[in-house]
Amino acid sequence: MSIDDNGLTSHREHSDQSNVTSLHKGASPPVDEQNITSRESAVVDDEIAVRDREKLASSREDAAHLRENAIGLREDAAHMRERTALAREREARVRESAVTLREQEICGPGPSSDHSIVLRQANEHLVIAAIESQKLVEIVQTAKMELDHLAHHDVLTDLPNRILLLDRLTQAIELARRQGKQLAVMFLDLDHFKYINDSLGHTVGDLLLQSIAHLLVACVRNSDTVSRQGGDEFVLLLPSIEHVNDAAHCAQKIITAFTLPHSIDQHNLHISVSIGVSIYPDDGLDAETLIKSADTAMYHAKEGGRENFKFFKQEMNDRAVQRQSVEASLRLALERQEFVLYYQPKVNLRSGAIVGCEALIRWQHPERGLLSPEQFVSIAEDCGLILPIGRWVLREACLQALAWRQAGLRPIVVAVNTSALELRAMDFLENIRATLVETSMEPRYLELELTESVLMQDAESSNSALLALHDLGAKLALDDFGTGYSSLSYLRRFPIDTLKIDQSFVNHITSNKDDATIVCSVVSLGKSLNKRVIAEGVETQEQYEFLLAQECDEGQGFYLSRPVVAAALAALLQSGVSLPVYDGAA
Ligand SMILES: Nc1nc2c(ncn2[C@@H]2O[C@@H]3COP(=O)(O)O[C@H]4[C@@H](O)[C@H](n5cnc6c(=O)[nH]c(N)nc65)O[C@@H]4COP(=O)(O)O[C@H]3[C@H]2O)c(=O)[nH]1
Repeated sequence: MSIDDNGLTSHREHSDQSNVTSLHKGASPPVDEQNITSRESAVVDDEIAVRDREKLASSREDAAHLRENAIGLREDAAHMRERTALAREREARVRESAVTLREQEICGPGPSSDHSIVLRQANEHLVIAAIESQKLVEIVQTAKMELDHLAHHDVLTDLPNRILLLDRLTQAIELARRQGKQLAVMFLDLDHFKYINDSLGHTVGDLLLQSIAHLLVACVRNSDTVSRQGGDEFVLLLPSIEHVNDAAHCAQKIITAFTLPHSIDQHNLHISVSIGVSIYPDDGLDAETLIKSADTAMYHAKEGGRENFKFFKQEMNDRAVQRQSVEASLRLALERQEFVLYYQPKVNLRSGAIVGCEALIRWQHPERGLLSPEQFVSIAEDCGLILPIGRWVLREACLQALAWRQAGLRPIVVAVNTSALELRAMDFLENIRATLVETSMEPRYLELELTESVLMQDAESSNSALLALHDLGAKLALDDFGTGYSSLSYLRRFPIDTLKIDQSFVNHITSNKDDATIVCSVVSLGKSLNKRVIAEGVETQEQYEFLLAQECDEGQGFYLSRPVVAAALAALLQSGVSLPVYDGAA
């Protein structure tokens, strides 16, 4: 069986039959032989016939199989044609929908198309995203500008800050250098601003700073720069001045403008300013140096009584260098035991008896001789050395009081000066307690002298420390009374025993009516508040008599006795003299 080109089955039946036919058509054999042969041949023929029939039967079976296979194949072919047709149909449909989609893409979406909805939504998202990103860019740009502004301006006053000032000053210096001109830098520091912050609170302090910022801007030209350095410090740049007098004129204008009160939160606040001025190129060739020079000059303006201005001078720097060398040797002075205490008697004006003394430090400098506290105390305060020095003073004074007592002298009150840093020190109270115990000193014989500014520097914590001291039995004197910011409120607030009238009032009580009135008022205030009043700086008999007439309790001053060494005070106590007399002066 074979499969024709059309794939259909053909039968070999005919060719097998033709093979059988050709055997019957061979040459004929003899008769006997023919009989035998014809029997044999009949047997052979029978065998052949049997085999042919078998072949035929097998061929018919094959043919039947072939027909079955052919039918199966035809069925397979039909299925294949069916599947192909289906596939072609699907392909056509896909092509059709693709064409429709393309057409819809071109002609616009039809309302029912999912794809077009998705496409439209995607487009909408794209548009929204584009708008959002534009908005974001704008927000980022605004934030960048704000950040830039913040980086260059003071948050409270919105004035240029130090960074912007340095930038402008550097540019101004470059311009002045090229044009051969001068420029001025002014360093401004508000006088006693801290008192306002401490007494009226930081909100009022902030409002005052804002008001001052406006005032300063109004005082200068648009081309000038007013910057805030932080705290109560402002720096002004006058980028082009014809003459240093222009800077002096501007500084004076500012000081005058400050005499008007600032109306803040129902308060009329008066505040003054100290100004230091430096000039390019004389006082510095770069921004940092010019600001530093103006700052140094400002310190000198403060030292010169505040509310004024000073131009920078080279000697000011020399003094700064000297200050540094004092600081370096101060550190060694304690170990080398170079400090010494002098004692100035406090005298009962009526009896002339020494009732107490004030311990006053001196520095026996190996090269410079005996130095007064004014030459080193403020430096010691600035660098923190006042803490160990103050501890030494307290212990030395208490030990001296013990020595006097052990020498059989009657006990007197010993006063020591206390600076702000000492009062704020964590171990302040503990140190006093320990020293009193160590030196067997009764607390009532110890008096601490504090100025108003010391009290104000941290009024709350100061008060609790002072109350504890008061409970202990120690005394408290308010030094330089009348020179501070607002003395009267302290009298209620702090446990003060003694008022010390500042020597600046005592100096002129016999020649200046106002000073005399102030002294009289303080004496009577002390009496009505049941506080001891002591006048310091009593230098003349007239002053002494005036104070006596006013019934001032005590006096201290050169007329009564200069500060003297311990042995000299012991001698005074021993002799029981009534002052005024003095001996062994320092
Ligand atoms: N012109 C004149 N002056 C008189 C007269 N009577 C006394 N004085 C001076 O006036 C100052 C009084 O001391 P203070 O007001 O506490 O002023 C003191 C005090 O504030 C400070 N100080 C002195 N010793 C110490 C100390 O141990 N610790 C601290 N923290 N400060 C001290 O140094 C300041 C100056 O002390 P000193 O130079 O000893 O100057 C003393 C004294 O010598 C007088 O009749 N006329």
